[in-house]
Amino acid sequence: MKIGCPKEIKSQEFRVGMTPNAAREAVAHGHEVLIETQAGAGSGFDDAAYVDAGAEIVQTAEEVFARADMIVKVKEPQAGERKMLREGQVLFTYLHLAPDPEQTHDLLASGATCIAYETVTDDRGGLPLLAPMSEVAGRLAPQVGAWTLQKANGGRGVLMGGVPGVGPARVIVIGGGVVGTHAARIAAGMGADVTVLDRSLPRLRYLDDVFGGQFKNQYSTAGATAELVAQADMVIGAVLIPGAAAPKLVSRAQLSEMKPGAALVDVAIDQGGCFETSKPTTHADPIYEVDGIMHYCVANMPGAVARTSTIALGNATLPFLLNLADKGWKQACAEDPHLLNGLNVHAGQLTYYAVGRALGIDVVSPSLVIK
Ligand SMILES: NC(=O)C1=CN([C@@H]2O[C@H](COP(=O)(O)OP(=O)(O)OC[C@H]3O[C@@H](n4cnc5c(N)ncnc54)[C@H](O)[C@@H]3O)[C@@H](O)[C@H]2O)C=CC1
Ligand SMILES: CC(=O)C(=O)O
Ligand SMILES: [Mg+2]
Repeated sequence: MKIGCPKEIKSQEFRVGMTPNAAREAVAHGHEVLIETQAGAGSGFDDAAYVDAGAEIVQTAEEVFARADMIVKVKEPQAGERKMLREGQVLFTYLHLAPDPEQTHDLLASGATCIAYETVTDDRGGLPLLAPMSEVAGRLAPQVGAWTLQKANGGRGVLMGGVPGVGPARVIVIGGGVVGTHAARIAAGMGADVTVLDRSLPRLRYLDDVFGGQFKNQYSTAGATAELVAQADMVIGAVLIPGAAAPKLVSRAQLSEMKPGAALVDVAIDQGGCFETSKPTTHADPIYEVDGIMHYCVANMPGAVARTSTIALGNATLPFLLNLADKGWKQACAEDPHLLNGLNVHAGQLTYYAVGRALGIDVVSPSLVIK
């Protein structure tokens, strides 16, 4: 199979879909790998490293899309990239379709087969291709939140760990999954006073067992959330209902109850965001203010630490990528129900129920399209 990897074109996105090590393994499996020139540069991988791995460097994204049977990326295809997809081609990348009707309609119109990293599952109930970027975004969240809290950035002027004689920042993390746990660990490590909210009692039991000495946890109800958010210096949004639009857990009215200059970091923004006042921002212009509360809502946070993120993502995607290339998407999905859970779009049909519900589009069962 010909595997194509274009350079990412989303604003300030420096990750790349394949590392030279991934290219080397794909070539060893008998595949041809086409890498757009400079695709890896933002992650510290030059063209020569890909050539050394046996890949071919091509000069334009157009050529990558025209020649490849499967496109491997990081971010959801941008409008110009969507126009280059075609029937029979496989797209393997993050999609986040539930909050994005425009992209969904373009992918349906393209006729391509689109497998979303973020809905591939594993047999422990996890999301193995979302997890590495959730680990990165979770660890980044207190760091960017601390920056947002600085006075010059419009924040409250509170130091995470306080100092002797002055108490620490109060950090509330809503959602105690991968993002939330990593965010809470780092925030606690910075000396903040941290509470994690989650709807899952088994998850709260796990957090209590493992991290009970480092941060507190509480069951997530609207009442508990309102009370804690009103006392917070920083709120990190880290909820997920897989594939679906994020539930709105903090309303605009609640902002007036908060401390002026408090920071909201909405990591769940790629699924539409869990604060009513969230809207996606970019690394170039990451924060904005609503009713005196500072919002950070960058939808591709891991792009800020592209080298770490590219390698971490590549480690997770490689076995799935090889499986898709070796067997073809249909057989690979038929043999692996977890990969089949990644199938969101095939030949003009939507195949993921939570996206269909969010966008009011009819869904065809993925098990029918692999027959
Ligand atoms: N902005 C960015 O750059 C990035 C964003 N993300 C996003 O971060 C979000 C979280 O991802 P993960 O931590 O990997 O998901 P996860 O599935 O590991 O954790 C989500 C947690 O939210 C909890 N939850 C669901 N509804 C809740 C509610 N009403 N109140 C409290 N908790 C609730 C679940 O029980 C679960 O523990 C996703 O939307 C993901 O796409 C992930 C990586 C990068
Ligand atoms: C998960 C995701 O959307 C990202 O890493 O950008
Ligand atoms: Mg994202």
